[in-house]
Amino acid sequence: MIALGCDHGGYELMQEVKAYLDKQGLEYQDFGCYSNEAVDYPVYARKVGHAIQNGTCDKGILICGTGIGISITANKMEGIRAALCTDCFCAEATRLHNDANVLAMGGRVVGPGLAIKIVETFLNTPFSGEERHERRIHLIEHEGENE
Ligand SMILES: O=C[C@H](O)[C@H](O)[C@H](O)COP(=O)(O)O
Repeated sequence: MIALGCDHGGYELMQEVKAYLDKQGLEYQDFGCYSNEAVDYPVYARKVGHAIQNGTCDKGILICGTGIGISITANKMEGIRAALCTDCFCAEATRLHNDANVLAMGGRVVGPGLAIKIVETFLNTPFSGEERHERRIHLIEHEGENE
């Protein structure tokens, strides 16, 4: 289950993302916002983060105007690894290396064609599981002994 969240700056692009997920038959839960009316992106970042933290969803997609504010907020939540992506290389690398569980994009930054490719890449790339990446992911939330 994929958790979706956006603000007014990401609303239009999120409709494209939802159309893509529908076409692929992928299940999602839409935590809003639900119109172009101005809202505050941290509210939606937290809704998506909580859905992942409580196990309702295993991945999330967040979109605001730039993708920056919404990813900053999500990354303050324990266990959330949100990756702001503007290209497919980063979308693939962040799954392989960081096991990112949230994709963030900017509705005022990427067009719908590229955004859908980024979503496709993010959702279809598994975590590599390599030891060095596991170790570094662990270090994101736990201090190392040699620091
Ligand atoms: O990082 C923040 C996001 O890009 C917001 O979508 C943006 O700040 C909203 O701006 P405004 O309220 O001017 O539409």
